[in-house]
Amino acid sequence: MSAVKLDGKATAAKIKADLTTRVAALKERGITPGLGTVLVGDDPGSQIYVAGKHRDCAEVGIASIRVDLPASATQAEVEAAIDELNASPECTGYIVQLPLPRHLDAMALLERMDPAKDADGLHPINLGRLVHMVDAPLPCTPHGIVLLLQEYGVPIKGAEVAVVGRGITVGRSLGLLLTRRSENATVTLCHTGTQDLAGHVRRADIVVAAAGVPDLITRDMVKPGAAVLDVGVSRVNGKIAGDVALDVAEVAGFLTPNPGGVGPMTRALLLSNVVEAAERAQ
Ligand SMILES: Nc1nc(=O)c2c([nH]1)NC[C@@H]1CN(c3ccc(C(=O)N[C@@H](CCC(=O)O)C(=O)O)cc3)C=[N+]21
Repeated sequence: MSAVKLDGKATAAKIKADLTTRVAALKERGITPGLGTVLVGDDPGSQIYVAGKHRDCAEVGIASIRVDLPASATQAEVEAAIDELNASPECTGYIVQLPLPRHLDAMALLERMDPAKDADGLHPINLGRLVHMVDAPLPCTPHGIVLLLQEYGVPIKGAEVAVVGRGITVGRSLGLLLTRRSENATVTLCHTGTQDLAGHVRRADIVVAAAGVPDLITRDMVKPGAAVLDVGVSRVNGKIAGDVALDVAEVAGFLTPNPGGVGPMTRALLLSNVVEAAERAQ
């Protein structure tokens, strides 16, 4: 048996086609959505991601504003960049690329952002809205995962989901998203303190691996026919290594390629948050 490919690249292309139309409609009304990025330091991985986001913007007609600061930037300097984007009418949404250098207080910076311009959906106000289950920009990776499952008709309602990893950007937020009434999944949030990871994963109809540990999810842990989504982006010898071992494809019913799975969906949903913010603001 070989798993159906959950093609994030193709699904992201569809989302981007829809966004291109909406951006054109906004422009006719004199509104140009603009994504800002704040990048601190010169981590090569982060440079690549940020460059990719600006390329995506160009593809759908979104303007982009790039703020690059040295690794030595002070808290006050990053705050000044945030204040400027909050005030800039050209910037309808922006992100502060994570992780930030350790000497910076990331939480204080996130809180300083205008929640209405939060393209990542990671502002504490917007995460709080997600907890309260009221409308807010959604975290991009979790939202992308839900749309990818829906695109391939993988049932979410009533499904047992094992989310592996409790990080804010993926695991914890995805747990909140999937347990809303509209999704109605049952979520087990696994983490480094989980006693029997294999036992939890084995029961799952949907497995989301977002731990950042290469090959954490092995073939013997996956229920035959389950949908498996690989969020891992570790680098091993310069190549991207996912959290899911390759031979999981032999037992899973659905599987994301990596690259080409969750990553492109994350980027498409970032653009979507920028366009929605611009639509709300008009
Ligand atoms: N504030 C903030 N928001 C983020 O969304 C954010 C962040 N910080 N910090 C870093 C992580 C990582 N991340 C990725 C997004 C897309 C791909 C992606 O599209 N990857 C391609 C492969 C790209 C390659 O080959 O390097 C793929 O999966 O097909 C990867 C990684 C967003 N992040």
